[in-house]
Amino acid sequence: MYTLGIPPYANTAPLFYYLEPGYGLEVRRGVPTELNRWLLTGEVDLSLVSAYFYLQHQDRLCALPDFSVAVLGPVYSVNLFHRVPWTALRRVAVTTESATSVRLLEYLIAQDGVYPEFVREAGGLELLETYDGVLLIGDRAIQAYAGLLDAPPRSVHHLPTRLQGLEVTDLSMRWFERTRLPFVFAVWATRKDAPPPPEVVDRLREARSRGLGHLAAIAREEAERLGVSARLIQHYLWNFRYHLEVPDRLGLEAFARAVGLPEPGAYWEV
Ligand SMILES: C=C(O[C@@H]1C=C(C(=O)O)C=C[C@H]1O)C(=O)O
Repeated sequence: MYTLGIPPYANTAPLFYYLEPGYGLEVRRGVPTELNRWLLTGEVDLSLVSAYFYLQHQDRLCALPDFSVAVLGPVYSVNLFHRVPWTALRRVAVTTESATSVRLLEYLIAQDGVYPEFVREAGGLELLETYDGVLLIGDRAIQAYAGLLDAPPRSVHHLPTRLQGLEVTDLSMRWFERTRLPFVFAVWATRKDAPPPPEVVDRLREARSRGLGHLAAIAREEAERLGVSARLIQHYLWNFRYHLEVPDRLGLEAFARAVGLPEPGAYWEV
């Protein structure tokens, strides 16, 4: 049996909605920090992994050449919700689900000479009762933000970053403001000693192609699951870059340099 690692987030729904397990393929779901670990221990064979984790473990991992969860500009689901200005942050709760977004926050805020205490805590906006800010990703971030909106936004240029007494900083947008590059949150990787079977990769490509061709239907289902507007989720999903194209690779290389890790070497030729 060949095991795929898949996170539970809406942003991966277009990739896996049409993936039919079976024929020797099974799926194991976990949040990125779990998938990262399982890929190294062998509990999954091919998995979406945090880009930061991949960069840290290039001695043991190799990435597929054309898979990513990347964004140029705002991502809408990697948000720092904060009660005090960015430069006044002293204690920040960070999600236990992610590796990349935590390291990205550390990097971006250090660039401004600010060095808060980061505490990994599971939870949501209630953490703002004891912290200056809270970093949320994925579905929880989308639900938290949508829950602060009084009404569906008229356009993408009507998405407030200050609401209900909070500031919301989109980390992918801040990266774009400083680099003009996409940010790669995740890639697909296997252990170097276990190349991905071409037929599995082609099934993943076919599932992605079908998913991107049915974005409205997938957005409706994910919106209902999350309890937010379908129009908001459709734009959210449309906004992702899933193919690790050259601009995304440039963004990944820039992030590697920013955090002092080796730039990605070879990708699997599959
Ligand atoms: C942008 C997102 O993508 C996710 C973020 C990841 C991370 O930060 O490690 C890993 C997988 C992605 O699906 C998100 O969940 O908001």
